[in-house]
Amino acid sequence: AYVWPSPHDGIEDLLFLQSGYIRFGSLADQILTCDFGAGQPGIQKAAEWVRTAFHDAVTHDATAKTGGLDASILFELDRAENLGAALNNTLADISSDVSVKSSAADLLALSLVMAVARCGDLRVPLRLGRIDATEAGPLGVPEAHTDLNTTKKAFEKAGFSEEDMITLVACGHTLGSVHSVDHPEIVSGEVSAENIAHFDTTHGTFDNAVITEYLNSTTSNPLIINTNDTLNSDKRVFAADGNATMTKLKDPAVYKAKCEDAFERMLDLVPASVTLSDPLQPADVKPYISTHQLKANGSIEFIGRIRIRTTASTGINPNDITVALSYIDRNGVRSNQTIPTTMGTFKGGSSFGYLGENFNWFEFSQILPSSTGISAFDVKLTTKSSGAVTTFDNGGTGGYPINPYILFQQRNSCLETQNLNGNLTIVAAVHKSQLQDNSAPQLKLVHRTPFPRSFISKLEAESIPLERTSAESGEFTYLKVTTPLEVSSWRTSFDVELGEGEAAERLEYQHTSEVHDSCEALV
Ligand code: HEM
Repeated sequence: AYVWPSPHDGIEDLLFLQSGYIRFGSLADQILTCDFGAGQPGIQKAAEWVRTAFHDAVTHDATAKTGGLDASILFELDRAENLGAALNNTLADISSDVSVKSSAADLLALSLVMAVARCGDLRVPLRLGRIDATEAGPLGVPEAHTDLNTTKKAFEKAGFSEEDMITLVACGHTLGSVHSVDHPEIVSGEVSAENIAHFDTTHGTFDNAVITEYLNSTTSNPLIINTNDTLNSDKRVFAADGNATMTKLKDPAVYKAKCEDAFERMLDLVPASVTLSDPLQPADVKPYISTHQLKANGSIEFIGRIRIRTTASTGINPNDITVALSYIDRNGVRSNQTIPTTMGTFKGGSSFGYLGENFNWFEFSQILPSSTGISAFDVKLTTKSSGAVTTFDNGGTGGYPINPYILFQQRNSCLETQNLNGNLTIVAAVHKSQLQDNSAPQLKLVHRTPFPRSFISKLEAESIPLERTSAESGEFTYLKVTTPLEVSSWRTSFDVELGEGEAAERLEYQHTSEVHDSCEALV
């Protein structure tokens, strides 16, 4: 069962909250339609995403259990086998979503899942937990001129049979095109961004026209009809087993199912060091805490939203429920008060995304006494018409946890964005019980440094001591640090840590996007 917070929360948001009231739609917007190319001639984003995942994954070594979908493509862009804008374009599309929680490799998997869902309603299970490579992997992506035997060996090395090879190529080459700017030897006519050759007559749909047109000899697939047979890789691959596989794929339902299966296995090619999660499912209840800080008057301000899954199959009617938080304070005592919520109503108050999932938002803004605070809460969902109450306790973990000892003081923190080397100031309110002499409070700030000639950033955490200030409020002391922050890291995350290792007290994964450009004075 889902437990919050999960390392996969960010990717779950990108997949399931594509539109509506609260949305994480920037990635999904790139493929609003299957043939969308953001106005760039000859570009089809959905096709680029599918091709990129293939080029990254296929250099997996199934015997040695190395390589695979690990975003090593980032270091392999100058190779002839990775010719074309598609690969770097895809990296640009995912770049702003790469974080310490969401690896570029997981985002490449996500982008294929989203692309084939948009283009052909395919359902490819999305497992997560991939780790990004830090250097290039081996060569080995087949090219148009690669002979059949070498091509088969490349797929075999990655763990694919001859039938898998034919299936994968037939599932990939239903979208997109060959570009004359990259392959003037394949696409006839002038070399221009607009001059491209599609694999089938329906490049904007994930369907098996690529198969039927091949089998009935009406194909204009540039990798089949080239006058230079050396460049006819699809012709060689499709005919490798005497058309047995292609004939099977003639049935659209078989094609879809086989493509889903082949893509799933392709995305799951990972090195031995990676353990993939179970396929991602939408969470039924998911909190989003936006503020947990001390106000100037010394009380705690606790603001956020609870997302409730209201897809028809849940049987939950958002207009027939109330949602409240039952909470435990810092001393482990359950409060006899609950925190009420109100359903968001802007844009109907709902969000939706992949698999037709629907969600509604229940918002709260509560003032709590700082002497007791909050350390965890359950979500109580009451059905108005029946009076039935369901309690969600975060998968039996004792509730949704809130660190009661370290508060991120958004109002006292700031990022000076007036000049390019502005300072970041982070203030945390720390409960005095946690401030022993050896607690060595640290800000663990993630720097985002773009890799050379790439859109993707290297993420490196810097530990910066947090200084105790003389400012106090009740049982809390304010800690503060001011540090220069380069512009590439303005949108980043940080942790506040007291003490070392297992015993450390941590406030994790806070965001600089929550602060203003001027700091409110301490108390
Ligand atoms: C024998 C193996 C393969 C060869 C030789 C091959 C070759 C090519 C070539 C030459 C292009 C044109 C690139 C350009 O001009 O931008 C291309 C595009 C493409 N390939 Fe493949 N490919 C192979 C397998 C695959 C597989 C297995 C997939 C997916 C699973 C795939 C997905 C795509 C897609 C979606 C495009 C279109 C990209 C776009 O429109 O930007 N290919 N391929």
